[in-house]
Amino acid sequence: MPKPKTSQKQPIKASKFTPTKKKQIFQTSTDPESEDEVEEADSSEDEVLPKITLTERKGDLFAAPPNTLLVHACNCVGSWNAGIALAFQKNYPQAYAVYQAHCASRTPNSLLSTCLIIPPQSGAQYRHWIACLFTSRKYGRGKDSKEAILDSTDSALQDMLEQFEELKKKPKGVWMCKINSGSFKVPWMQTKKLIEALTFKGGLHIEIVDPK
Ligand SMILES: Nc1ncnc2c1ncn2[C@@H]1O[C@H](COP(=O)(O)OP(=O)(O)OC[C@H]2O[C@H](OP(=O)(O)O)[C@H](O)[C@@H]2O)[C@@H](O)[C@H]1O
Repeated sequence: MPKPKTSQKQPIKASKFTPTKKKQIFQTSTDPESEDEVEEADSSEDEVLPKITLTERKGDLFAAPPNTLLVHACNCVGSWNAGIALAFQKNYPQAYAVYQAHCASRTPNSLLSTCLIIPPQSGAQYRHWIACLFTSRKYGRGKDSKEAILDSTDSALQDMLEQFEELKKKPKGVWMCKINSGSFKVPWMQTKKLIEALTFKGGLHIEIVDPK
């Protein structure tokens, strides 16, 4: 027997109910029944949101199951020409075209600290989502300082999580390489610490996969 509805209250628009919130307010549930509960929980200033959890293991990022979101760090000039980015270019040519077009239509400054989520492309060899975190304006010698890269990574990850929340059809899991730790030369432990400080409503697990 379906449970009779007991609540008489009308749904309250989030904009009215939660005027100022930090970015770390994410919800993974797509269950419409849970919307009232979510809005009530949002109203609490003291609400403790679950931290993002990470596990690290040796492996190949591209061995992720279909519909996984693969996360990597990118420059803002439209180039995936070295490191794991080059492997992304080879494995996902259609996604590379999307990334290039995105970069070509924006300035590096406007891209920095944001994230581009590319859904699986039709006809592609691998059915993966790709998250491009714009963590440095340029690459090589022109890359940003370590401090600037960490700062941009923090904002780009928050942007990724906001977009993740908005997706109607979500990726099945999230895998990430040790972003920034190769060409961008930021010690992995510093990026890791930053990711572990992020929260996501409903919780989120990220699997860190590295070949070494
Ligand atoms: N199959 C695989 N599975 C899992 N992990 C894998 C892997 N293959 C390599 N890795 C690891 O992936 C991490 C990141 O190392 P990367 O150097 O690639 O990236 P990054 O985030 O420091 O920097 C980004 C900029 O590097 C490039 O440009 P440039 O070089 O500057 O021209 C780009 O275009 C960007 O702009 C390191 O831990 C590698 O061991």
